[in-house]
Amino acid sequence: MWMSTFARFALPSLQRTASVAARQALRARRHPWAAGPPRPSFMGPAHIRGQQTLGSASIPLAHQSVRHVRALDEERLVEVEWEDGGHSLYPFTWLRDNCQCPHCTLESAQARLLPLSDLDIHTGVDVVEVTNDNKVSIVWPDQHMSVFDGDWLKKHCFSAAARQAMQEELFLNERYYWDSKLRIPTADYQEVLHDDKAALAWLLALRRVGIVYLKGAPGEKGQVARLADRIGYLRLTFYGHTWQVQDKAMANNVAYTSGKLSLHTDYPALHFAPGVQFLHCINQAVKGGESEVVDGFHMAEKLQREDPEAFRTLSSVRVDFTDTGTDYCDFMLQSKKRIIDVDAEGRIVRINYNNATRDSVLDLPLHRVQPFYRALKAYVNIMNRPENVVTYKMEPGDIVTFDNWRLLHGRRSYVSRPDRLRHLEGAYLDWDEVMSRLRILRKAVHGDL
Ligand SMILES: C[N+](C)(C)CCCC(=O)O
Ligand SMILES: O=C(O)CCC(=O)C(=O)O
Ligand SMILES: [Fe+2]
Ligand SMILES: [Zn+2]
Repeated sequence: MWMSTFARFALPSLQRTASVAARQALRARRHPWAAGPPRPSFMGPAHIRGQQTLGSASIPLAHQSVRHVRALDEERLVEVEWEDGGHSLYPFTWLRDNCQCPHCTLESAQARLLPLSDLDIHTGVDVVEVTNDNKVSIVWPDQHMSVFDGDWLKKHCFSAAARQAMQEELFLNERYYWDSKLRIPTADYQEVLHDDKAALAWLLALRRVGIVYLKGAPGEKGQVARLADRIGYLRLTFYGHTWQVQDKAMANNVAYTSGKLSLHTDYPALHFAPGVQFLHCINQAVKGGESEVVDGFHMAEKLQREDPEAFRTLSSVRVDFTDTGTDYCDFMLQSKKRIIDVDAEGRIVRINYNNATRDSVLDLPLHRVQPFYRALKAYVNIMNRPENVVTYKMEPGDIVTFDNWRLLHGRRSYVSRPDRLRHLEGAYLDWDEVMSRLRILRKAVHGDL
């Protein structure tokens, strides 16, 4: 049942082969899985909006033969003409740098041997020709020979469209933005552990939607660690390899009380905050303890539209965060983070915000203090609107997995009863490890993508 759910979060195969123009037309409409009749394994009505700004879906897989090849000596480019009449251009320097021969590449590691000191960045080309097995061979002026596979060249084409497609294939940066109407993608815990297709669908949805719910886990500790093993390894922090969210005496963190947790990302006190979070419900409170989540990227985009001044402030001011205590060992953390972190192109890449660990140290000149509070309030007001928040109550055996760089999560206060202690076990992972597993699974399930 859940597999069909995930098919909607994994890119539809038609997008993989569609032309750029067709893909743009597709994106202009709503994603096919965001509309239509209710699907059982989602919660709430269907409505998910895709971010319109990101690039194409994937590299066209169609095999293409090399029809003709020539060296453009003036421009120092090799031009490949493909069977369908299309052309690709490759700089001499790049081709020499990426020679695949055993002298230049350690095949067993897929790593470059050729040192930059041996690379002549002004090299010419003596001979370039197509071999009969769809390869391009080049003889360099020093008589070194390189042979490049046609499919490999096609993938490495320098056109804007091909580069964008390659970046999307490698990093899956396309995101589907959502609000309260999201039906959280849901999968079976055991299937994710034992079936590669299920695991791939899980990680694809985690990447694109930012949250996936797993059901059917045993009601005892150790499950978040098993899930982390499925990927690679978990991220150790001062709160331990895994950590127990319970109402504790002398709590070293507000999470370890029965109080309300307003929407936050975990661990902004670390400069490199954990990318992914797992929370496994072992015991739930009878009263209270519901979970809330919002799409922090989507909310930041809304802020940018509604209040550009506030967005500018939150994406430029570096805020101090602090965390002091003892757990795995003693700690005294300080960090400075932008609450809305954007990259050089202005794209939102991370949200860093936990009001509990925001420092009383506010490193701003007096006249910038009030504007900062105004901006933060504007962002928090947007994320707290009922139309933006998804609420659910975890039951024993449920695991929520989410993008801690993107989502903000919270918890309603609960009534603590000594005979039925609310207990969640949590763990962190990082995106590099999750993406590594995702690429491996994609290769195993779909072949060389
Ligand atoms: C849940 N816990 C205690 C491991 C971390 C809470 C997040 C934070 O303090 O930023
Ligand atoms: O108790 C919960 O439901 C969430 C706990 C939480 O957000 C945390 O431990 O950081
Ligand atoms: Fe948290
Ligand atoms: Zn070589």
